[in-house]
Amino acid sequence: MALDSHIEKVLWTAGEISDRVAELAAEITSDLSPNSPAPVLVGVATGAFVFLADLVRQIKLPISVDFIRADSYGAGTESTGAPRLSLDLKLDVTGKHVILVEDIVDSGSTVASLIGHLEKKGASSVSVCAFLDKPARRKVEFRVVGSGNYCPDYFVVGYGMDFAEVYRNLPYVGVLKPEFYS
Ligand SMILES: O=P(O)(O)OC[C@H]1O[C@H](OP(=O)(O)OP(=O)(O)O)[C@H](O)[C@@H]1O
Ligand code: HPA
Ligand SMILES: [Mg+2]
Repeated sequence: MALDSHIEKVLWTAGEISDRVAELAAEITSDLSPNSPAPVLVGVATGAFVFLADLVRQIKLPISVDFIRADSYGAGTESTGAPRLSLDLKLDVTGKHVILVEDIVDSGSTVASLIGHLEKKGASSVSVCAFLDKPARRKVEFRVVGSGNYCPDYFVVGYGMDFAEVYRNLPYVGVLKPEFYS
């Protein structure tokens, strides 16, 4: 059965996503000073891989890219509340400005724990650029800076986001038909 037929509704089309990503990249570019050291954009694997790839190609100043991985959803739709760091940075971020790139901030536990981790590693500052922000589910108080879009209280898939490791390759963000959330 074709992947599209699993989707109940589309919340952001590929076109809407690409317009918003261009705006976010322009904001990041204008916030950076051309004379300061290149910031490190750290994508939170796996979910951020598509957004990170789109975002970095629209930033018009020197930057570095790295990945970190924290998992807390497994095959379900609820956070365990205790993200497990399973891949650390390759780059040394001591004294660097880090921009943590997330597909979605939901309970807030992933970014909260990663900000602490990056600060301990010596980053001079850490900001967060998330494509989606779902404040209805927030458990760890955290204000998303540079947030792409307000996400209503659905478990969404596509544009890097999965349910049980499937649907990341959808070029849009949507909600599954109920029979596929099991
Ligand atoms: O705000 P939170 O409640 O912490 O949720 C957000 C995090 O959850 C997802 O990752 P997940 O742990 O599912 O791993 P994945 O990126 O490999 O899908 C998503 O990619 C974010 O990193
Ligand atoms: O709504 C979501 N979809 C996919 N992954 C997620 N991780 C946290 N929230 C979500
Ligand atoms: Mg996930």
